[in-house]
Amino acid sequence: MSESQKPVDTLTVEEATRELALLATEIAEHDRRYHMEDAPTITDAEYDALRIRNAEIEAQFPELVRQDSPTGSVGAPPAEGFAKVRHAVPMLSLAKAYTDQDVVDFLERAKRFFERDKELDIAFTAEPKIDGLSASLRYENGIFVQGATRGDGTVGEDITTNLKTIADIPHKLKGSGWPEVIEIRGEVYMTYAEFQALKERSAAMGGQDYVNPRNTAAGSLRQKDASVTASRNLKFFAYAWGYTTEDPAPTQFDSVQKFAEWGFKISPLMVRAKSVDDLIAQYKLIEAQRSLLGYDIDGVVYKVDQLDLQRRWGFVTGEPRWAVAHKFPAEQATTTVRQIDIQVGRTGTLAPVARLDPVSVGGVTVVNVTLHNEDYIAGKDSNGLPIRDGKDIRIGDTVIIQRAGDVIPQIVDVILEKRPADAKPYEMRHTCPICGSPATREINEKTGKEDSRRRCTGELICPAQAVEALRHFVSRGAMDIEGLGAENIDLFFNAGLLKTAADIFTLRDRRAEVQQTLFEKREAQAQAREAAKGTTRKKVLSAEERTYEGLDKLFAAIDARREPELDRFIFALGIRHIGETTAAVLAKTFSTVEEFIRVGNETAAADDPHTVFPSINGIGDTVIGALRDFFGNERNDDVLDALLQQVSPKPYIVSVSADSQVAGKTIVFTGSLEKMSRGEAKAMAERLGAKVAGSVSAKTDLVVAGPGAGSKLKLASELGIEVIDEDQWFERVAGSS
Ligand SMILES: NC(=O)c1ccc[n+]([C@@H]2O[C@H](COP(=O)([O-])OP(=O)(O)OC[C@H]3O[C@@H](n4cnc5c(N)ncnc54)[C@H](O)[C@@H]3O)[C@@H](O)[C@H]2O)c1
Ligand SMILES: [Zn+2]
Repeated sequence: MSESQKPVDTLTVEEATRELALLATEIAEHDRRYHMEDAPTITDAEYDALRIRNAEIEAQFPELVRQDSPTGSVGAPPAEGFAKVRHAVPMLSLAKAYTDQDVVDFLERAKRFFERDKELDIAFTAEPKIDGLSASLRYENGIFVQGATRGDGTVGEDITTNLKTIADIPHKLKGSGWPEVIEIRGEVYMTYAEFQALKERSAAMGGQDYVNPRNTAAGSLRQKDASVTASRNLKFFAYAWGYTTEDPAPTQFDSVQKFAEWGFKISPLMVRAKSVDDLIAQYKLIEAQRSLLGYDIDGVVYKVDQLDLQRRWGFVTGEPRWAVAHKFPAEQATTTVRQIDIQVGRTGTLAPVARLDPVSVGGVTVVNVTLHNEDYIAGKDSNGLPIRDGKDIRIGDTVIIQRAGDVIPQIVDVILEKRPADAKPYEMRHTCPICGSPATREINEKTGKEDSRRRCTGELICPAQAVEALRHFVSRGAMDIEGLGAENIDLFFNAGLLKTAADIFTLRDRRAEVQQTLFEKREAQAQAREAAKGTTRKKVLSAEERTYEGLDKLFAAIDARREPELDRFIFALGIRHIGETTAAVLAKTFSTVEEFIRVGNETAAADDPHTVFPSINGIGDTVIGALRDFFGNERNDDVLDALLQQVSPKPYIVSVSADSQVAGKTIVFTGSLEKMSRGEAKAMAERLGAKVAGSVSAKTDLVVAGPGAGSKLKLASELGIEVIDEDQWFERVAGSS
């Protein structure tokens, strides 16, 4: 890459001469790698920047333009090993537009050129610029006789046999009315799906890695062995033509429509437009669809529609004057990994993040990129086996970042040639950077595999997880504290009023602070409302007005939960893998909180937890492992102790009333219940001796349906099962619960 990035107008003649020489060599080298080896070593944006720099210096110093100037050169000469094909009409490159202003300029140029034709209303086509490689297909009397690459624009490579393996390329033209001889031109490309499949096939066989669909398409097409090409499932869009004995139609647009009649695929996104606004609107539309197309495009090409106007306007070296490629912002850029930080998610997952030298990608400045987990960073799993898309990323590495569409930025490649000599493999820490608790990789019970991500085991004490843990604690299925929703939890947490769940029960003792916090929030909201209306709020509330009426209600709601049901309490602790159902099973098994804690602690201390933990239907190693982690962490014990100073969970007493109306029945709850939570409904039914099922079947006795009940309700009526609503449910069980 050229080091000197002095503004062009400050270059001395010597500097300009030297830089032009360097750029000529450099660009030729990249052309060779890209066009002949299908293996570029820099991104397209970097390559384009070299060409732009070259053009700028040439414009400033026209007398220094070299004999071998890259300006106006196209591609690279045909590679050895292919027969050469001389194009009857050269295959050119396209002028580029990077900004809307460049498009305005293009239309201005057209207007100026055709100035004398006052009446002329010039139309243009706008069509996606497919990112593949161009090919020229010669048809004589409707039969495909020869196909070639662009090469250096004048002489290309004969790849007829390879092109014949592409399903989108007809061996014989369909329909009628085609010229006696015509060279159809278009783009050979590879879809993402095919690219991904090829990568996977290759990885499974320990084969090479493929970097991007464009270079893979090029490599697949320029094979000595056509059966390799055939296996790659390449595609082709027709959008232009070279030599022809007769124009397909008077316009670009209609000509391309003809190609479709003759059996070619054409882009469905091509339109005709007249104004800059309409062209740019189409550009935006195509850009918005970019990530959904399933193949790469890198811009939108505008072409003068009428062929007679194209001919009048003509060419400059290497490019038609009547067309321009409006490029999308580059989706790839090169930068350096400066640091790897660990972020702790709300659920305790440790997520490594690479801190980058800021770089603009896809129109956005990127400074961070997620590295997912330690296996991804190492490029292999803990058994040393290579993993899909793993990279071996090290601090100091030069990497290629990609940001396509709405997709979050990712590292697509590490440039090993640029790795610092002292770069060491990254070592993942085994403790939480926030709270210092051990961070472990769990074994997934179903797959038997180790989780790729580490998780902080300090559930209750980890500040990174605290807000989430608190929100969970007060949520409906858990402690269900009215008036203390997620919003207030966040508020109190940020104000330092809450650290752990136990603090909720001492809020009453800090009444003044709670009140002040709520007051400040209300005040801020009121001001925001005023600001939105354009007025300012001057009046400060008096002390009486500051009294937060809801406060007593809130404290009462909290106090009302000082004796929670044991299953709710266990669930509220937010222990991993312990959902409402499992919490109920544990509560039923251990009956009291003391017993639950005793068994939990012993399970954590035992060498083999199975010697301590009873065998319970529905509770496997995942839950036992989670309990061990939880009770094995001393700080969780502290939090639990503090909590039990405040609350006394009720012993879980299984008293099934066998004489209730629903005893022995199988019940399904469906729709949204308004008077009780799902967990409550289930617990109530079970207390009354009923069984609760998740889906309706012939065995179902009763369906309790709330509003919005769908397929289950339908099925129940088909099966003739009794359906009642929530009110009827309460009537029916009244007196028995
Ligand atoms: N990374 C590298 O080292 C490196 C090296 C050389 C070239 N390149 C890249 O290759 C490209 C340079 O090639 P170029 O000068 O031919 O420019 P170009 O590829 O940007 O534009 C011309 C080409 O666009 C294609 N095209 C796609 N859809 C089209 C349509 N609807 N109508 C007309 N043409 C369409 C044709 O193949 C045509 O040859 C640039 O994108 C450049 O970044 C990269
Ligand atoms: Zn932690």
